[in-house]
Amino acid sequence: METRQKKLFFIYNPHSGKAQIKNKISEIIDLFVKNHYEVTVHPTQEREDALHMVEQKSGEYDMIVFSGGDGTVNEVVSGLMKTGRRPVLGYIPSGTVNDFAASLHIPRDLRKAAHLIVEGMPFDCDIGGFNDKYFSYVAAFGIFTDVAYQTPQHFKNILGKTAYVLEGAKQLYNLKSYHMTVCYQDKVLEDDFIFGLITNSTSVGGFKGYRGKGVKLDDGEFEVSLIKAPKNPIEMQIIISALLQKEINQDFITTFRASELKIVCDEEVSWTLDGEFGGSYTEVSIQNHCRAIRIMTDPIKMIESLMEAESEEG
Ligand SMILES: Nc1ncnc2c1ncn2[C@@H]1O[C@H](COP(=O)(O)OP(=O)(O)OP(=O)(O)O)[C@@H](O)[C@H]1O
Repeated sequence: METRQKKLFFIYNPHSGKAQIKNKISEIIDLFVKNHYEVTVHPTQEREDALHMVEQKSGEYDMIVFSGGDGTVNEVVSGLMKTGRRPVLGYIPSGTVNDFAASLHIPRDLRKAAHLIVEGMPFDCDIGGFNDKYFSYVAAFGIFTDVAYQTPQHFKNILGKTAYVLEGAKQLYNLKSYHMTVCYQDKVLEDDFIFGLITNSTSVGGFKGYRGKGVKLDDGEFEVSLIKAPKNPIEMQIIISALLQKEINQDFITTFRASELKIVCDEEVSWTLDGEFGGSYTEVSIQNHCRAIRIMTDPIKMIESLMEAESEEG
């Protein structure tokens, strides 16, 4: 009996990163065909093309392989989240940042990443819902996030870099803060914050001594860090030192885990989602869609990082 050939949709951003993917397309398609896939290829034509293509076409395919940077990841994941049928994903990172790939141990080498798609194992990954949008690994507001989506930075050191930005801003009379009410579980926090980070990523810097530092990508929870507004230069210095040493100072830095949270502010706050501008809002509802997508990863590396996370949690 003849078995149906599996259908693979390959979508890539030809401009992402240094556009190296263009030189490897033929080799990558050949690999998929040799592994018995019928391949349809689509180079993205404009912003949000990946989002709409995935939303419209995902029902027709057994696998969606995509290549690009974190912006393309966000579009593919957002398109997929809007559909009922979600085929397994394969990712070939070709952007300048690729934090999502780092969290999932997907190699930066294009050829190795393509091999992982046909030889790896699917992993069920959490996805963040943010009002009517989605994020794959980070939503952030406040000081530094404006810089983050203008200049590619590795989020791994985001808290350390925030410290340097604060150091630079120390002399400024007015450090922008937001008066916010943050609701999660049965708790309500009301305070002035200068920075907030909601992550689903092992690639974002954690704090030493933060119980449950080990981050899992499929536990249905986000890691939330909020930095309060300093009232004077001494408080500013305490925050900078805490960030540089990655030690939590409970008076100024709040960290917790949550599967859902709501943040209300008396003015519009600009957010970044996966390192790109995500819009400005007075109210945001954020929820964790546990294990919402399946993506091909390296099973051994995923088990190693799970064990590491569990031993850190002790
Ligand atoms: N043909 C195209 N023309 C213009 N913009 C495009 C095109 N295809 C994709 N884009 C947009 O380019 C943006 C950036 O893409 P992507 O994240 O893939 O690459 P990058 O910016 O090089 O990588 P990184 O986000 O890791 O820095 C995305 O928002 C995407 O929608």
